[in-house]
Amino acid sequence: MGKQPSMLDFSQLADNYHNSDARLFLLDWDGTLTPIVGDPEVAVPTPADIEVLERLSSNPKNDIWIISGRNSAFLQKHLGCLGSVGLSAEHGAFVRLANHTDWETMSPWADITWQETIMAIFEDYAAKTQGSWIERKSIAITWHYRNALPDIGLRNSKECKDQIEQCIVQMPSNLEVINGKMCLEVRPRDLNKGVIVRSIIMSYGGRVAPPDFVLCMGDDVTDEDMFKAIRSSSLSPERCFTVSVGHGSRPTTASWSLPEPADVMDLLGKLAAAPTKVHSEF
Ligand SMILES: O=P(O)(O)OC[C@H]1O[C@H](O[C@H]2O[C@H](CO)[C@@H](O)[C@H](O)[C@H]2O)[C@H](O)[C@@H](O)[C@@H]1O
Repeated sequence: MGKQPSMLDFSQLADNYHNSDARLFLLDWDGTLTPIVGDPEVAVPTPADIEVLERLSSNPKNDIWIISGRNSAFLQKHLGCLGSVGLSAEHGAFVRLANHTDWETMSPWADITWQETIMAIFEDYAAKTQGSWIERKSIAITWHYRNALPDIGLRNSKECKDQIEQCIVQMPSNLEVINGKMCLEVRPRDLNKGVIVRSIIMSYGGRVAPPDFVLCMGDDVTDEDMFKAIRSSSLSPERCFTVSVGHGSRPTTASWSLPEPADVMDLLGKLAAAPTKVHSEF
C-alpha cells in the first residue's frame, strides 16, 4: 500500500479509452456502482444505472465484469438482465460469463463444515448487539452491525473478530475474517477477488491479445485484491486505471480515487455515451 491516490484524471483516462480496442472493466458493486445504505436489499440498480451498463457493454470493444461479495441470487435478480456483462458472486466463488445464463462454481468449495461453528459465534454476537444481523451466503457468512448503536457495534465487532481469529487457527479449513464496511465476513482464505481477476485477465474474452485498457474500481478492503492482481500482472501500468472509491483515507494500492458511486456512474455514463471521442466531455 502506497501513498494516497490522486483524483482520477479524466482526460488521461479518456485518451486511453479512446485509443484502445480491447477494454476490460472490473467493477465492484456495493459502495462503487451503488451507494452504501443501511439495508443491503435496497442497494439495487436504478433504471439509469442499467441503461449505462447496458450501453457500455453493447460496445464490442468493451468487456464488463461486476465482481461482488454478494451472492449469485442477488446479482442474478438485480443485474441478471445485463446479458453482456460478466457477473462474479461471493468474491469469485461463482461466475456467470457474459452471454451465458448459467452460473459456474469456480472451485470445489466442498468444505463448508466450518459454517456451523462460525454461525454459532455470529449468532451469539447478533443476540447481544441489537440491530445487527447475519447474512448467510453459499460460502461466506457476514455479520452486519451497521444498524447497531455505533459504540456497541464497534466494540462487539472487535471482540467477535478476536474470538473468530482464535477459533479459525484451530480449524482445518483455511479461513479468514475480514473487516468489511460495518460488517465482519468469514470466508476461505483462497477465495478472493484477486484470484478471479487474474483468471479473467488470463482468459480475457477468449481473445489472443491482452486488454489494452483496464478500468478497475472498488471501495472496500476486498477490492484491494483486484488492484494487487492488476498491479502484479504483465499488463502495461499506463493502460490500467485502478480506482479507489470513497472519501476515506483507507490505505490502498489503487492509483486513482473518486469520491462517490455517483462519480463512478457519471464516468461510465460519459464513456458509454461517447463511442468515439470522449475528451471534450470531461
Ligand atoms: O463486493 P461488494 O459488491 O462491494 O459487496 C460487499 C458486501 O456488500 C454488502 O454489504 C455492504 O453494503 C450494504 C449495502 O449498502 C451495507 O448495508 C453493509 O453495511 C456493507 O457492508 C453485502 O451485504 C455483503 O454481502 C457484501 O459482501
